[in-house]
Amino acid sequence: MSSTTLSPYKLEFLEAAINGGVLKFGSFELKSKRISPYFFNAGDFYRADLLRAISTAYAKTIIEVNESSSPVEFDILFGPAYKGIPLATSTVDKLAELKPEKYGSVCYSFDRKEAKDHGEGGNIVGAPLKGKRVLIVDDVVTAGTAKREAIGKIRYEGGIVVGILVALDRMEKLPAPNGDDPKAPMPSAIGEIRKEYGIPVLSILTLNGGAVEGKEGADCG
Ligand SMILES: O=P(O)(O)OC[C@H]1O[C@H](OP(=O)(O)OP(=O)(O)O)[C@H](O)[C@@H]1O
Ligand SMILES: O=C(O)c1cc(=O)[nH]c(=O)[nH]1
Repeated sequence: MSSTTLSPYKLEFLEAAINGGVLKFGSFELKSKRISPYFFNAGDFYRADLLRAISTAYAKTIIEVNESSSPVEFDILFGPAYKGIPLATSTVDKLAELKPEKYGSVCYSFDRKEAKDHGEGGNIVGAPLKGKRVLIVDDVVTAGTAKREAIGKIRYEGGIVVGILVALDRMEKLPAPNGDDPKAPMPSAIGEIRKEYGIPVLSILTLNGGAVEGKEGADCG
């Protein structure tokens, strides 16, 4: 990825991810069991300035897409538990700040990993999804399991999934059926979601490797 071609807000987001230790380089085991030379831990956007950098980048990406010839109009941003939750909620706030006339009344919603059996109950927190256009906001796609689960939950509640926005497109391929041969001609994980559900899958950044130094997590205070 060449940083010289990035728009300023994407560059700021990339710098925050690297300087905040969110994007790390080394050897990491992914959910798919694949070993990756980098890892994007959205849980590390825990400091105010870092959270603001990512919510701004999501919000500006959404605004850009919705001013293009292929808009993705939505009523609710949905953040899959757990790491998607602060991403969706902070992005709704940022959208309302940047474009109050268009986004002042968009809503957020997220799921519980385990249904609650007392109080208000259920496994969705936030705006009711029934009949609403829902854009999923999350960190990355590896094999696509988390996004498929989120789509299932949203549809079960009667919501209409109109798209997915991730922070980083890792450009992952689906795991090969007989062990993980990186040279096996497997289809793209994001491409399969696009095809299967007929929805756009967008990203702030596309990362296909690169020699960038990572850092440890951010200091608070
Ligand atoms: O495309 P996949 O194969 O699903 O892998 C990627 C997802 O896995 C992780 O979330 P996880 O489901 O572990 O939940 P978390 O937010 O609680 O970490 C990660 O945050 C991604 O969203
Ligand atoms: O595949 C994963 O588990 C994964 C990859 C990544 O970059 N970030 C993350 O939180 N999970």
